[in-house]
Amino acid sequence: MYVDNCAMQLVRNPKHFDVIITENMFGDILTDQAAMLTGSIGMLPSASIGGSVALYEPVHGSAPDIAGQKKANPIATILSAAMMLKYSFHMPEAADSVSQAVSAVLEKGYRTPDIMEDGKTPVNTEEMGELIRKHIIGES
Ligand SMILES: NC(=O)C1=CN([C@@H]2O[C@H](COP(=O)(O)OP(=O)(O)OC[C@H]3O[C@@H](n4cnc5c(N)ncnc54)[C@H](O)[C@@H]3O)[C@@H](O)[C@H]2O)C=CC1
Ligand SMILES: CC(C)CC(=O)C(=O)O
Repeated sequence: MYVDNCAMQLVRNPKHFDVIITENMFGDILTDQAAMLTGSIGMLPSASIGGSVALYEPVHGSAPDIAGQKKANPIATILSAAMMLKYSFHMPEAADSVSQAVSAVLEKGYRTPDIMEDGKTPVNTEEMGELIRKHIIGES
């Protein structure tokens, strides 16, 4: 499939896709587009795995437009660490506890600005991280 058609089909019928194999530049563009289909690029972890070395990072960049405003969603970074625990350190239970903490905090209605909806509780970057940390260590 050509990338222009892929960009259109991603919006028209995202469930048509499971794995997309592509080269670097088109993949970079399509992942940002796909991120918004899920709600926010601040929610998406990533892993680059191959050979003996793996790299785990959020899909997003340094978000300079919101630097210092405590608006950045830390969940993509936290879930990247969960992937590292699972795939590099072979600690699936630790990985699950991180992922479950993220789900639990979201289920309780806490939201950073990028995923805020009516009726939910707004929190900043630090507060979201702290809520997740407390859930992991059983303090909430
Ligand atoms: N994986 C990587 O290493 C990446 C690095 N970059 C680098 O980051 C810098 C900024 O690039 P941009 O094009 O601005 O992309 P970016 O991903 O940093 O930001 C794009 C948009 O998404 C928002 N955003 C990003 N992360 C967010 C988060 N955690 N919570 C809420 N909103 C978030 C930003 O506020 C901005 O509006 C550049 O130096 C670029 O090269 C960009 C993308 C990926
Ligand atoms: C320098 C950029 C191409 C980085 C980027 O957008 C990415 O890694 O997703």
